[in-house]
Amino acid sequence: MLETVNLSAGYGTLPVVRDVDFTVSAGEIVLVLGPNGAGKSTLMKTLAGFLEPKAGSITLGGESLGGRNPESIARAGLRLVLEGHRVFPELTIEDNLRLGQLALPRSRRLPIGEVFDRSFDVFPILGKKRKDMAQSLSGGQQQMLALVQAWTAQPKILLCDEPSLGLAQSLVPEILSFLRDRADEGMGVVLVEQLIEHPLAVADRVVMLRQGSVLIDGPAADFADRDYVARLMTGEETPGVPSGVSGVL
Ligand SMILES: Nc1ncnc2c1ncn2[C@@H]1O[C@H](COP(=O)(O)OP(=O)(O)OP(=O)(O)O)[C@@H](O)[C@H]1O
Repeated sequence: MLETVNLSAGYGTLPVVRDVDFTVSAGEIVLVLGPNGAGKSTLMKTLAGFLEPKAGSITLGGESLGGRNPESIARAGLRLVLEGHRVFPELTIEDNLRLGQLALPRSRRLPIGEVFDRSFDVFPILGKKRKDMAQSLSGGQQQMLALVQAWTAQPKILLCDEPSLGLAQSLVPEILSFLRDRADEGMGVVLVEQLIEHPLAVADRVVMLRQGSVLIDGPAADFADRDYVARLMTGEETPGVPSGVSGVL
């Protein structure tokens, strides 16, 4: 559904993402891993239109997204939820959810009662605090609000850049199982994470970036050996080369 071919992007003249072929299908969670500075966030920002591609194509359901602005890309069905939970702190939880709908064309908006029902059903704590300012929520609860605000805009693809960053560990499984449920309903989900353990358990596929390029792209089940994953991340291991074999033959 979402596809990039030979995508390159970066800041100024410096390419940070290089020749990336990346796909996400409906109903799939793709976990994007990679060491610090590998280009994960740059890839997400490029997909969502906050950075213009330098080369290559991005399509969603065959429709070209490359070079379009973030609003236009969001309307086409791709939403990015950035780490650091982008909610409006001085608005109530209900008003934050209302605003999420106002960004949509009238024909695509859900009745606000339905938005509340869906949101408070998945994260009941938001329902208990529905009349409170978003700033009264904990970081994890604000992340929940940002996620349901994006979800109730009914995107085809949801990009989540480190949704568990800085959250209480107890909230991480709840947020990841929310994403798994959305994928099971047919949404495509891209998850960028530093933590491996919990995200690997919900992911279908893993794409690992190193120095802006795809190092490995495979089923999540292939990444069950956490030590292997850690060695791939640090560059101690190269995919397809048994450990202990190195150098030019
Ligand atoms: N706004 C910017 N201007 C210039 N260079 C940037 C900018 N943002 C990131 N970079 C550089 O681009 C490279 C990739 O950064 P990016 O944030 O995409 O990596 P990442 O894989 O998401 O890393 P992390 O896991 O640390 O978030 C890094 O070398 C970084 O310094």
